[in-house]
Amino acid sequence: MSIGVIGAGKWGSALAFALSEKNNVLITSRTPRDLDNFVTLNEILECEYLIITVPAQQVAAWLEENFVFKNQKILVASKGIEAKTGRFLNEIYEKYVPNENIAFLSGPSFASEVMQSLPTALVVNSHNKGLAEELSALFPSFIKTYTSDDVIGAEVSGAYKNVIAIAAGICNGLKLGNNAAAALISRGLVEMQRFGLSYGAKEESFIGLSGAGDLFLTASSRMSRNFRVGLGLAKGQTQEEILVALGEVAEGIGTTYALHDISVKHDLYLPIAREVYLMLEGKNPNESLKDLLTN
Ligand SMILES: NC(=O)C1=CN([C@@H]2O[C@H](COP(=O)(O)OP(=O)(O)OC[C@H]3O[C@@H](n4cnc5c(N)ncnc54)[C@H](OP(=O)(O)O)[C@@H]3O)[C@@H](O)[C@H]2O)C=CC1
Ligand SMILES: O=C(CO)COP(=O)(O)O
Repeated sequence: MSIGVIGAGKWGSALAFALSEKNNVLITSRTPRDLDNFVTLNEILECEYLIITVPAQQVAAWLEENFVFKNQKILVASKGIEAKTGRFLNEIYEKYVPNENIAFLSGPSFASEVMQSLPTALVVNSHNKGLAEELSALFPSFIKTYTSDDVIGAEVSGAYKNVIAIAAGICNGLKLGNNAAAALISRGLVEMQRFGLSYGAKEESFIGLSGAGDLFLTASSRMSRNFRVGLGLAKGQTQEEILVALGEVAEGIGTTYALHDISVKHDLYLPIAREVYLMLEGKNPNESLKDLLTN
């Protein structure tokens, strides 16, 4: 069984490590790495299974320039909504991969904990039930897998929780307390569920691993890059300063811009996403959190 992982950043490396317990795993990335199983993209494209971790804001260009469909079975492990167009990942991929060959990974999963083989639970989401089951069987024993056909619910959850995590990081950085954080996170869950339902997502995805599970993880820990973006904003740092210090992807930023455009276009009420957008554009975080948390 050959699995090819695309993207040797934090998540691609952790998934390659985890999947190698039961399978032969190869990996490739834009920037070459000195790893025994590192191969060229052409070799990866010959694998039966592909795990793709290219970030949401870059993946459309990456697919256009690099991807060749050879009937591979694909698991998309990135989380985010494209800022330029407001497209979900499944909409970006549909031009390149038929529905029956693609699945989307969701659930609470810090790469660094997967790298230590700590117990983790994930959901494989696909319109093709057989594919979801086949892909979930590839995971090692320390990762408990579930399957679902709610692709849009998984996508909205995985993308939106990063935006709420930025807000939670700001709340923490401003030392507004545990009550405020719980209020923000639970209102965030309601907001992302309302948004998802308007796209046809299933309610159950938001109270399960993909929604509440990933939101609670990301919005309550400094291990989250998006939470740390919030800490930086609370300190008055600019987006550029925060991203340089982070040195890794924080999908919540692009997703916030996507949600802002979608909410304007479709006249949607997304209060937390709106305040995160305004803070990224320079609004004082104290003012934003006051507007969100007080009468
Ligand atoms: N880290 C985590 O705990 C989790 C991350 N995710 C999601 O996985 C995705 C990747 O995150 P993560 O690996 O952590 O991020 P990192 O910042 O660690 O790595 C980014 C990865 O994206 C690649 N990349 C960046 N820009 C391009 C581009 N223009 N073309 C091709 N490849 C590019 C990088 O390649 P290179 O380094 O070779 O240049 C690298 O492999 C994100 O959507 C994230 O939300 C999901 C669950 C958990
Ligand atoms: O998606 C994640 C955990 O499930 C990772 O979150 P961050 O990108 O905020 O670190």
